[in-house]
Amino acid sequence: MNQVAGIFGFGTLPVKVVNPDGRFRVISTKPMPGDRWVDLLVKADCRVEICTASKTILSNADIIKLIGDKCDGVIGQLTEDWGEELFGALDKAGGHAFSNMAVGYNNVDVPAATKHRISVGNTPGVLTETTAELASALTLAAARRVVEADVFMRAGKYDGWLPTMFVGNLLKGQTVGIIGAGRIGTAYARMMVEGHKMNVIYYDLYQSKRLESFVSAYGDFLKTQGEEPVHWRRAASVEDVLKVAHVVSLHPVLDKTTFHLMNRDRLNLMKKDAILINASRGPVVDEVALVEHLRANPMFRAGLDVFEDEPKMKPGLKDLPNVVVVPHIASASQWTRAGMATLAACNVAGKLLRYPVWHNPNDVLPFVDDSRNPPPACPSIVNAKELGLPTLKSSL
Ligand SMILES: NC(=O)c1ccc[n+]([C@@H]2O[C@H](COP(=O)([O-])OP(=O)(O)OC[C@H]3O[C@@H](n4cnc5c(N)ncnc54)[C@H](O)[C@@H]3O)[C@@H](O)[C@H]2O)c1
Ligand SMILES: O=C(O)[C@H](O)CO
Repeated sequence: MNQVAGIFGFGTLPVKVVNPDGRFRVISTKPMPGDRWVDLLVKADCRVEICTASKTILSNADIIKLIGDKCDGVIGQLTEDWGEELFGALDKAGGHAFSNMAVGYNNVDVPAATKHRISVGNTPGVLTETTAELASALTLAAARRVVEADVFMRAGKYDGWLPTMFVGNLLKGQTVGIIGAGRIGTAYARMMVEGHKMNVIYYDLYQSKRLESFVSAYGDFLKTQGEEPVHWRRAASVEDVLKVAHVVSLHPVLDKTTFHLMNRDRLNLMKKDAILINASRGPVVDEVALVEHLRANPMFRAGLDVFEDEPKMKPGLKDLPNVVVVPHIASASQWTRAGMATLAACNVAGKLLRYPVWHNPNDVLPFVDDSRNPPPACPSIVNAKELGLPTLKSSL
């Protein structure tokens, strides 16, 4: 890591400063994995200030203190509330670049940022497979009751094999339902199709030709092996998916159209022994309704990475044996988290250096390839059009 100047305190918040003489002052509200993101900011002539406070979630008051009187850009986290108050403070401090270290940006009021002429970056692509893998892990854990069985073993209760012990669901040949077949939904569906020969039914506002052609091609391949082919169907409604799927995995963005997308009525449409997976955002599921449903249907199972009132769980959830819960770790692989930090840094540094915006946020690998310099572009700016930012046309 480049020239660390030391640890300073802003009020009560400790801050590590790197490259103190840098021209642009950039704050990261959290330490992030890897060194590359800091090196890239230093190379862009930034003084980097990393808040090292031990409290997990910073308040707006904390962040305003960090921004201070002069700040050019901020890398923030999904736990923070980036709205008028924070963008107003950043604007007042002369800042015009912000990036979430996440692909989801439901914690960001993008129109407020645009009003203050501040760019909003996010980090798509590097977490697609990692997040889909965790959704797959939750699916297998729920289907085969892995956590219940682990707890049973550790409690010293295993006194011999029984034909009826921890009987769960076979995935092979069953149907997986995807709500939100974007990058992650499609990657997860492919894992279920290829790994477990599941059929796919999906609901999305848009057609996923990539998913459809993959399942068709894989079905054709299975036929050449003398095996039963797999099939896909694009559903006309969420309800259509819920009625037929044995596993339903949620991967949409969180917005007005997906808030409580899974409610009591829709849960009741699902098969009694179905599995519901959520690695998108907590409020996509009405968690109180889910607790009631899990309680009333002991054969129904769920796997949750995200929660409606994160970091809290709704009352009763933690006591239910038919749910697997993990603390929002779906993107938590070393490579992915370091890649997210790099993309966030490039979003901020690129804006400060007046670089154009990358042409394809689904293809960001050139930015995270350690063996070469990243392209002179901001990898993904969600309000680029509104701010009239130019696009780098070629992929270099
Ligand atoms: N748990 C985690 O750690 C984790 C990690 C990464 C992403 N996520 C969440 O996953 C989301 C999806 O990420 P992505 O990279 O696949 O994004 P994406 O934009 O590629 O996919 C989102 C999909 O949701 C669809 N969609 C939007 N509104 C819908 C609706 N009303 N009904 C059905 N589908 C709808 C979109 O058309 C799109 O295809 C992110 O926004 C984020 O909130 C969570
Ligand atoms: O949206 C995201 O990127 C996740 O929730 C954290 O990786």
